[in-house]
Amino acid sequence: MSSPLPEIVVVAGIIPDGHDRLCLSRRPEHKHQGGLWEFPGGKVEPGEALDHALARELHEELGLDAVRSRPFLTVRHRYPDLRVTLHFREVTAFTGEPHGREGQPVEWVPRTELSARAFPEANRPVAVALQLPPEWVIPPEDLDEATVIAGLGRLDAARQGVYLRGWSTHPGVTAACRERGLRFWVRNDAALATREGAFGLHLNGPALARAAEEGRPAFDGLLSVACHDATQIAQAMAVGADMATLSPVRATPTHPDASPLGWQDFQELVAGNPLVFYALGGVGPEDLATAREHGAYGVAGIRGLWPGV
Ligand SMILES: Nc1nc2c([nH]c(=O)n2[C@@H]2O[C@H](COP(=O)(O)OP(=O)(O)OP(=O)(O)O)[C@@H](O)[C@H]2O)c(=O)[nH]1
Repeated sequence: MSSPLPEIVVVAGIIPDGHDRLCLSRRPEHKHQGGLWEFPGGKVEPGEALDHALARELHEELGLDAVRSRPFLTVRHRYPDLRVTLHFREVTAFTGEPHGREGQPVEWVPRTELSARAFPEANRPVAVALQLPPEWVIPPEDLDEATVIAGLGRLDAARQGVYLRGWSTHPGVTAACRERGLRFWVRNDAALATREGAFGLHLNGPALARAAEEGRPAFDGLLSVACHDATQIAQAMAVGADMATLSPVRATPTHPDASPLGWQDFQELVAGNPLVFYALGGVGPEDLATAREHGAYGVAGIRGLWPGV
């Protein structure tokens, strides 16, 4: 019988410079995943807190002192020779100018150029998350079109994306998203999403089940799916989804019959799946830190996120 794969826990820093660039370093050729670009970091020592481990690694490798960091995304990945749990943390305050103290190349890379760099396979969900807003706003469907368009005008395009749901088929609403530079997702219809220049296509439960039978819809942007349980998460992986909503975290008036997951079950369901998850159902921007602690990248919702409801 073969011996079990070695398992390591790693912490890595997403370090922005305030000019939309991130700090990357290149792994030495002789190391695991050698020659590829990485977010600087290294192994967590037994019993060590993640923020402490990150500060220690960044000091050792880059001469950079991380003053504050917060959870960004956790990824579990199985390489042929190694199992790794990677805790990516966003460094929100630091001192010092990073340089390769171990001789490794270190660069500030514009976010828009990240896709041109080769990263280890485990980093795929991070590459997706870095394109995504932390808040995913769903306009209410009981408003008139003019009110929805006015509400879209109050969103912050850097922080908020829009899932148009029932508004997907309203050209005035999609045009307003484009004019305001908002990343928007269209419901179920790949051809419509392509025509409208949507950032993403979102499949609801029945459309996800269909895609699981028929294959990934023909759409070049991000594929998002709605999940409520482990079966749908497995379907999401099978269709090659990039992101997923998982709901309901809490009880909501929109779906009064659904029983809430709570943060504990949410965390257990998302753990180990290489998808970017949004917590949906009774949550708002004030829950973002809790959502990240439980494995979500962002928060999604109607009432908790729409401006002016
Ligand atoms: N730091 C970092 N490691 C990553 C990333 N992506 C990824 O798959 N890894 C993997 O996580 C592991 C990091 O461990 P490491 O060996 O660099 O840790 P370390 O700095 O303590 O190295 P050492 O103690 O072996 O010198 C490697 O297997 C590496 O391939 C990433 O973005 N950043």
